[in-house]
Amino acid sequence: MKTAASEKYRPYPAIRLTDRTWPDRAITRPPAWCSVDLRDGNQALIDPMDTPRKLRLWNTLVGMGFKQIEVGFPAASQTDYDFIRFLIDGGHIPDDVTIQILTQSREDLIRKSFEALDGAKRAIVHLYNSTSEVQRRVVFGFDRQGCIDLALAGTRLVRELSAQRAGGEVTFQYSPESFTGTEPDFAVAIVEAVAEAWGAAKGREMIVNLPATVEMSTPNLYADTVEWFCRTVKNRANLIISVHPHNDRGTGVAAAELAVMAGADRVEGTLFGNGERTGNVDVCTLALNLFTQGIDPGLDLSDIDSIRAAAEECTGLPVHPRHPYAGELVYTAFSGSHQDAINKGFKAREKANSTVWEVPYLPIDPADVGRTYEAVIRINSQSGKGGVAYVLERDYGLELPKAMQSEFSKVVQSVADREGRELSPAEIHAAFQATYLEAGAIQVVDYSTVPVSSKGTRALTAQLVVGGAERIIQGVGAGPVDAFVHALQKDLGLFVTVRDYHEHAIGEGSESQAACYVAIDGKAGVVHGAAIDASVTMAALKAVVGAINRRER
Ligand SMILES: CC(=O)SCCNC(=O)CCNC(=O)[C@H](O)C(C)(C)COP(=O)(O)OP(=O)(O)OC[C@H]1O[C@@H](n2cnc3c(N)ncnc32)[C@H](O)[C@@H]1OP(=O)(O)O
Ligand SMILES: CC(C)C(=O)C(=O)O
Repeated sequence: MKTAASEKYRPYPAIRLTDRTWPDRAITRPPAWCSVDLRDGNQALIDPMDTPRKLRLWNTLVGMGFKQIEVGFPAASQTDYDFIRFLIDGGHIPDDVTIQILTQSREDLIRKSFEALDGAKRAIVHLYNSTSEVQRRVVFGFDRQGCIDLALAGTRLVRELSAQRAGGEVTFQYSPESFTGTEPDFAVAIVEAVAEAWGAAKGREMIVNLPATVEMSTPNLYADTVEWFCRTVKNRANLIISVHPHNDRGTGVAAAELAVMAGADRVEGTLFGNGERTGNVDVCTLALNLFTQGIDPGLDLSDIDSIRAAAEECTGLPVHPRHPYAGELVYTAFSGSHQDAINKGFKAREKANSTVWEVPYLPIDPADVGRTYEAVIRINSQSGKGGVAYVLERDYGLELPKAMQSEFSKVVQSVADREGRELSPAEIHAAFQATYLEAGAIQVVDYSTVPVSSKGTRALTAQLVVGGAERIIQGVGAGPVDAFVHALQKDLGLFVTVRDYHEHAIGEGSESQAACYVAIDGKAGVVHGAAIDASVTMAALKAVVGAINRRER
C-alpha cells in the first residue's frame, strides 16, 4: 500500500461490554422482515425504477410474503410519490401488508409524505436524521442538542399529522441514521427523547431502527452495541428494535444475524443485497440461512430463480453466479472429490429414505429453492470418476462398474484437458460411445444357444465378422458367456479370461435395453468392454468382443 494505514485510519471505537449475552443465544424464529428494495435499493440504481418496474418488484415482494415494504421517499421524487398513489388508489396493497415511507426531518418533506399516504389503511412513517459525530460536525454544523432538536421537530410534526389523519393507522419509525458512527450514549439519548415526543407506550410501540448506514466494524462489535442499546434504553418494551445493515465490509449478513441474537426484533434489507455502495443486507440469504437451521423464515423462496429474474430485471443488476443460494453456480460441483461425495450422499439418502438433508457440499437441497439436480455435477478437467459416472447414470442410465469408472474418467479428463473447457453430458456420452461401443475388428452378428445338460450347460453358436470375413464359432460352457469364451479360444485362438461382469436394464418395459460391462485380462492389467442391446445375452457377447477389440488395438 502507498498509504500508511495507521496514519490515515483509526480503529473502530468498540463499546466495552464484557458481560455480553448474545454469543450464547440462538435464533429460534425469524425477525420481522422489512424490504427496502423500493427505497434504499432504488436510490442506489443508475436508473431508478419507473412504475412498471416498481410494480413488478412490489408484486414479487408481496408474493414472497413480506408484510412491511418501504415503498419510497415520496417527498423526494415524483416517481416515488406517483407509485405510492398508484398502490393506494389502485387497491394494490393487501390487507396484511403495511407500506413504509421515508422522510427527512424537514417540515415540507414530512407534509408531502403525509399527502402521499392519504387514504392508506396503514402506514409506517420513517423519519431519519444523521446522528453520527462526523455528520453533526461536518454536514449539519450543530451540537448534540441541535441534533436532538431536529429529530424532535420532525417527530412532533409526524405525531400531529398522524393525529389529523382521517382513519388509517400510522406506526412511527425513527432512525438515528449513521448509527454506527454515533456514540452509543448519544444514540440512546436521542432515541429516548424521540420516543417520549412520540408518546411510545404499550399498544403504541414505535420502531427504532439502528442502521449500519456504513458498516464500520466487525459484526461482533455491531452486536455488542445493539445489545448494549437494548439493555440501556428506557422503556425498551415500547420499542421495536430494527436493524438495517449495509455491507461495506462484506459482513452485512453476519452483522444482521448477530444483531438479532443481540436483541433486534426486525431486519430491513433487500433481495440479493442491492443498495447503496456495496448494498444492503441480503434478506434472501438471511431467510435461507434460517431455513437451513430448520427454522421457517416466513418468506417464500421456493422459486428463487423467478425472484432473481424479477430482481435482475427491475434493478438492471446481475446477481453474481456465486451469490449464496441464488447464484447460477452455487449448486454445481466441478471438482472430483466434491462430486464423489455428492454422488454418494444422494445414493445414501435414497437408500435410507430419510427426509433429513445430509448431502456433503450442499448446505441446502436445491429442490427447496426450485432448482433441479441437473447442474449439481458438471464436468471439466478438475472432475473425477464419481462425477463422470453420475452424469452417465443420470442422463443416460449407464451404471458403470467402479473399475471401469476409473478407466473412463481418464478418457474424459484427457478430452477436458485438451479442450480446456467444461464438457457437456452429450460430449461425455459421445466419448463413452467412441471408447467402448464403436465397431472393431471383430463383430457379433447373431448367436443361438441350446441346453446340453440339465445342470445349465449350454452349447452356443455365434456368427461373427472377423476382419471383414464371416465366421461361425461354437463352444460349450456353464452359460452363454462361458460357452462364447470357449468358442473364441477353440475356433479363433483368442484366449479370454473374464475378470468382472455387470449388467443392468436401461429403462423399463418393452422399450428397455440391457447394458453389459466386462473386464478381461489384457497385456498389462484388465481391459474393459461394454455393450448395449435389446437382448441381455447379445449385450454380454458384444461386451466381451468389445474388450477383445480394445485389447488387440
Ligand atoms: C442513508 C440513507 O440512505 S438516507 C436516505 C437518502 N436518500 C436520498 O437522499 C434520496 C432522496 N433525496 C433527495 O431527493 C433529496 O436529497 C431531497 C429531495 C430529500 C432533498 O433535496 P434538496 O434539499 O434539494 O438537497 P439536499 O439533499 O442536498 O439537501 C441537503 C440539506 O438537507 C439537510 N438534511 C439532510 N438530511 C436531513 C434530515 N434527515 N433531516 C433534515 N435535514 C436534512 C442537510 O443538512 C442539508 O441542509 P443545508 O441545505 O442546510 O445544507
Ligand atoms: C434511512 C436509513 C435507515 C438508511 O437508509 C441507512 O442508514 O442506510
